[in-house]
Amino acid sequence: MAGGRPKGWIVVLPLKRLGAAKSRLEHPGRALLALAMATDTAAAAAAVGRDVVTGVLLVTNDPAASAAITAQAVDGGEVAKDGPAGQGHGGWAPVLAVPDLPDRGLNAALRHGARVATRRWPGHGVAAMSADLAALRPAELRAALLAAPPTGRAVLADAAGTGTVLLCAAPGSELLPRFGEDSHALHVRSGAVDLTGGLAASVPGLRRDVDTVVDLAAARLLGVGPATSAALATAAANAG
Ligand SMILES: Nc1nc2c(ncn2[C@@H]2O[C@H](COP(=O)(O)OP(=O)(O)OP(=O)(O)O)[C@@H](O)[C@H]2O)c(=O)[nH]1
Ligand SMILES: C=C(OP(=O)(O)O)C(=O)O
Repeated sequence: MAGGRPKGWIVVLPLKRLGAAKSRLEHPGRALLALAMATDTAAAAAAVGRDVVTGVLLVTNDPAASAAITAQAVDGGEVAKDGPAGQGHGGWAPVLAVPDLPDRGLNAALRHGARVATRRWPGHGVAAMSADLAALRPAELRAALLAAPPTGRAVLADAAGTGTVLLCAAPGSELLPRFGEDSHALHVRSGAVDLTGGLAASVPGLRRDVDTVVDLAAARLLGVGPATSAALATAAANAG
């Protein structure tokens, strides 16, 4: 496919089976929180505005999570309703889900998601994003996608500066995901333009992925979305 400025972006969100997800998160509500954070991430991405985000594609082999997240997004979550960017920019994008194929880990899931997105939405860019961004605001993702170059790949580092929260591929470029240890450096070394310096302080929720309880506390300080907030309240009530 020819390159060029994307018609819009498809945000690809990978989500592990909830039973195995967030293994580093030492919290009694771990599985519930993994679902809730993915729900808030999907809702925030869907609320960016359809002039920038055309669709959100969840890649998961967890049927319950898939059903819950796509249903929530259809109704329009509280983040979507309250988000500053969704209104006036063409409304919310649809959230769809596909199975995780070939079920061989995160990078394989992302390559599959990118292929599905490119087939379904020709001429669109693909933006792979972590599904644990509990404090993501639609305006942050909007700013990052508008900052991505019209050709080639771009990357945004996580809050620690070593991992990746967002990897974009404009039309005509392959995503080439290398998530895992030191993924930010690997993405830069493989040619992705680094968006981190230009955006750093302006997108704290986008850079705050939640793997540990320390990350969760940092996300809470920024302000988590409604699903995560409800999951935390449920976990607290169950513990009390
Ligand atoms: N579809 C899919 N998503 C994955 C897979 N592995 C990780 N993810 C997702 O990719 C993002 C980053 O994942 P990780 O930090 O590696 O895994 P995690 O479950 O979030 O946390 P840990 O278990 O503590 O590593 C999260 O949105 C995960 O749900 C996979 O094999 N398939
Ligand atoms: C997989 C990654 O992140 P984490 O394991 O920290 O969620 C990454 O940053 O590439």
